[in-house]
Amino acid sequence: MENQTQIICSELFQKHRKVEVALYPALLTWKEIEKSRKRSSGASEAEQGHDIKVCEIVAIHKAEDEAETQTRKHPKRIKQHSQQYPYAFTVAYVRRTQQHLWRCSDVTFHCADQQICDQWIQVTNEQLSLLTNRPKNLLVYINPYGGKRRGKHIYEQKVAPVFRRAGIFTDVIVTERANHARDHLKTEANLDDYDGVVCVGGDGMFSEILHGLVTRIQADHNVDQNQPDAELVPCPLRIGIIPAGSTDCICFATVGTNDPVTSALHIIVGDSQPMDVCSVHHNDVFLKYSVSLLGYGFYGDVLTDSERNRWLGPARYDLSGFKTFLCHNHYEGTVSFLPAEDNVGHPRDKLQCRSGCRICQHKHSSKDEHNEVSEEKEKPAEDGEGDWSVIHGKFIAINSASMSCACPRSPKGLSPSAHLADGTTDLILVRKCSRLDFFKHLLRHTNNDDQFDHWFVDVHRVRKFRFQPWHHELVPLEDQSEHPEKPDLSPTSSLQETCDYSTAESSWNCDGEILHHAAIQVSVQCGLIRLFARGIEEQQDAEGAV
Ligand SMILES: CCCCCCCCCCCCC/C=C/[C@@H](O)[C@H](COP(=O)(O)O)NC(=O)CCCCC
Ligand SMILES: Nc1ncnc2c1ncn2[C@@H]1O[C@H](COP(=O)(O)OP(=O)(O)O)[C@@H](O)[C@H]1O
Ligand SMILES: [Ca+2]
Repeated sequence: MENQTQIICSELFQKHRKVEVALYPALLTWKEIEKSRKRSSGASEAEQGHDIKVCEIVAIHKAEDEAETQTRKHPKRIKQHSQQYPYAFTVAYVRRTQQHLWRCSDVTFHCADQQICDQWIQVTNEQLSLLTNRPKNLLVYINPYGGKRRGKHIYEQKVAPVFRRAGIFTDVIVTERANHARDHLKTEANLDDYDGVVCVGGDGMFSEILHGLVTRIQADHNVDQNQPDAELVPCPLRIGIIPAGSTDCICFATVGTNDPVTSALHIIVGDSQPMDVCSVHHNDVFLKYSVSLLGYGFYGDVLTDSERNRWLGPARYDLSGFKTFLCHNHYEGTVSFLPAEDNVGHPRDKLQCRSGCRICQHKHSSKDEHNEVSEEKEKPAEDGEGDWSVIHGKFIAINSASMSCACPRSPKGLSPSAHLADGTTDLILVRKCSRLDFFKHLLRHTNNDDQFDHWFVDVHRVRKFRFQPWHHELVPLEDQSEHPEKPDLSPTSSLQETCDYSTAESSWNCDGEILHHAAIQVSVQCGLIRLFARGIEEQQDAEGAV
């Protein structure tokens, strides 16, 4: 056995085959000794061996019970073997399966010498302890009420055992009411005790954690959230999402799948993904933060209606989506926006944000330089507001997607090329059109066709925007016949008899929470928070090639 500066190499046994196992500073490898001899006589690449990055090792431990279990299964043959090689250690590591799913796999190595076994465990643990980005202490909030109400079960059955294996300490709080997690983070939690916060729930629950953490950090640094232009202080704690909600779009768009074990593994290996946060104000009063969808009109109406049918679980969105589609409302108002610079691309450039995205990285490395430029550009011109564009119109939907908003309902999302941390949001304006046209637009969210390629859809990459609904006198629907001079009252619907909306305004769907003001100002804060995620990885083939 060699042991020079953390490189160790031994001949061990794995499933009764002799293997050469080596640990380099960043890699654990093993290959069958017979196979490697065969290789010189033409064995395939796949037979050559296994490589695991040390940063994707979950844990290493003595495999005390393994020999016993094997002996019970194959008494004769194994008994002989385990007497010869009684010492064993198991390495738990991340194994990629299909569609961005990760699993925790085990490989057990046997040896004849206890010292060798102990040394492998010690040296591997030393390497793992150098990975300082891994969390050791986590504060976990479980919403027992989200999605199919399986949050607690999912955490206890699928996540807690993997955390335990990785030696992570957790404090777990099962929420007892809406905003319990937010309030606890804002005022009570001792954040210094933790390396991260874990949210077990959907996008609405994530929104609670986001608000609790960001508000707490601003309060600790005396930053006034009511100032729309305040430079917010980034959040030092990362957030992990264990999907247990109805849409789980934030998890899907940052990991590529909604799977609790995959998310738990991204937390364990200490992934870090910065994420843009939109701050939303009304008349210079802070309302909410948003990281995924801010949707007025269609998605606001779907959300409002769906809250009445929460008992249906995730299916409530399908029912409300269908009803809202039939209503075919549109809303009048003025959208003003500050376009992003050209170097962050365009919503239709088909450059999708993926793990290690160059556009997001460039944004972070050039953040200071960029801020100087943008402040310059943003100075209001003498005659008004410089670079702002203004659009007045009648809209079926106004959507701001700060990330792709991919989810199982729409695997490429509302804005497939939106970036997680580029400091911009994609503003999608869907103008009044026929029901059939709107259906075609919606349908394109579920296939490969371009949902922006319609005469009634405009999309802009922006850093800030405002919306002002068109103000007019409200007239009850039954009185409309008495006001022929105002035939165009919003919401306008050719199926008005099937709808009971009686206000002229819609609401904003803010990451699955309803906002109570229609007139809003939105500003993107570049990479304000970090998740335990790495963005969606490029698909790899069986041999690991991209
Ligand atoms: C003809 C078929 C048309 C299908 C069109 C589907 C388009 C779906 C786009 C969905 C974008 C979702 C953006 C994410 C929103 C979530 O924040 C929010 C709350 O999630 P959660 O707390 O986990 O429940 N979900 C929604 O607002 C649901 C929108 C569903 C629209 C049908
Ligand atoms: N214990 C609780 N009881 C009731 N509501 C809760 C509780 N904990 C959190 N909530 C609220 O439940 C709402 C939905 O949560 P979420 O986890 O996003 O599920 P879903 O994806 O099904 O909407 C959020 O608004 C959150 O504030
Ligand atoms: Ca963005």
